[in-house]
Amino acid sequence: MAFFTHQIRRGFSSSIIKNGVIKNVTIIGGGQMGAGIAQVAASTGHTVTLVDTSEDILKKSRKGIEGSLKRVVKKKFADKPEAGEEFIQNVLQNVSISTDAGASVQAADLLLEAIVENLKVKQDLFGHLDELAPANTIFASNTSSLPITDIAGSTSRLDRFGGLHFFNPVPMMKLVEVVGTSTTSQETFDSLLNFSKALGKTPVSCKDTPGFIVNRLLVPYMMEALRLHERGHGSKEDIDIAMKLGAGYPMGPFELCDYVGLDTVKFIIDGWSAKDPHNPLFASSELLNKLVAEGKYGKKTGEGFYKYK
Ligand SMILES: CC(=O)CC(=O)SCCNC(=O)CCNC(=O)[C@H](O)C(C)(C)COP(=O)(O)OP(=O)(O)OC[C@H]1O[C@@H](n2cnc3c(N)ncnc32)[C@H](O)[C@@H]1OP(=O)(O)O
Ligand SMILES: NC(=O)C1=CN([C@@H]2O[C@H](COP(=O)(O)OP(=O)(O)OC[C@H]3O[C@@H](n4cnc5c(N)ncnc54)[C@H](O)[C@@H]3O)[C@@H](O)[C@H]2O)C=CC1
Repeated sequence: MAFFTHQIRRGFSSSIIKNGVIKNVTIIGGGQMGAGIAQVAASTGHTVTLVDTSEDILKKSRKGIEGSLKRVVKKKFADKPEAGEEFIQNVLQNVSISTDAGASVQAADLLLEAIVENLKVKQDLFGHLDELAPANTIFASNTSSLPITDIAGSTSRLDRFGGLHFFNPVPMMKLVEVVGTSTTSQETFDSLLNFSKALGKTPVSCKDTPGFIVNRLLVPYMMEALRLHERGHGSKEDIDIAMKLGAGYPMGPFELCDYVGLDTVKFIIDGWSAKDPHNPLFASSELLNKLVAEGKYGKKTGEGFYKYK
């Protein structure tokens, strides 16, 4: 049985979002976040099209979704393996993959972007898709750190644009930050909030401020751990152990940086530092810059602060 089809559901000539209820979701970016969101949306009965730049990347996304679903099923269907396998097949049936963003947005109630953390790249994508997507399709970004207002400015649908910020790993993390700008309509905000609930997540409402709630607190903490290490005040291993055993965090800050992706952490901190260069919380780290320059982005590339198989 084919797990995924490459076919776009062309039967729809335009999005048919009814009463603001999101059913068809197109996710642009099949990396760790996009694939995770696709998995959770498909698991909760949504129809998902996952878009990336190449078939190879999408094959990797598919493998990641299957692997994660197996972990979920192991627990959820512990004593019913056949029902677990059926669940996996049903979820996978809900996901199509495509390298054609323009075609895949035709039936979308929601277009959710999870590509690289770069304002210009996101603006180009949204500006382009704004011309192709049905007028009533809601646009949202999963950005970690960029102002939603700046991203939305590349489109003409300021009232139908918001932020939907998930956490990594998406299948495990319960929170979604729902972000409204000064122009996001109440209807759009409510649709995004209700969509988060339909995914089984707990949404919180955020203003469009840098890093929203979690990252505004978490990223300066992670960066301070790197600087503490650079000052020679602790090994990365000891700092990680200290924060896990002394503060109850599930991962230490170096492990977490590797988990998030060092490229993403650098994009976040460089972006904030450029806007507020004298804020010591946003100071850079040479060690981070060096690892990123070497292409060592953390878990996703097999090496960051630590090595992964
Ligand atoms: C940068 C941003 O913009 C915002 C962000 O996302 S910041 C990052 C936020 N995320 C965090 O802080 C993550 C912190 N880490 C954790 O919560 C945990 O370490 C973790 C959930 C990732 C893993 O948990 P763990 O106990 O360390 O490891 P592990 O035993 O492998 O996993 C625990 C359970 O989660 C499941 N799990 C972990 N990752 C999973 C995934 N991707 N898919 C499905 N299940 C997964 C495992 O199967 C396991 O299930 P059981 O308990 O049934 O065995
Ligand atoms: N990694 C994390 O912990 C979190 C990341 N985010 C945000 O989510 C976004 C994605 O992050 P990750 O999934 O970690 O990155 P990633 O590097 O794992 O994946 C990004 C994907 O986007 C694809 N892509 C890039 N440009 C594209 C384009 N124009 N069209 C289609 N696909 C394109 C890439 O090929 C790649 O597969 C970023 O904005 C990041 O800040 C948000 C929450 C947590």
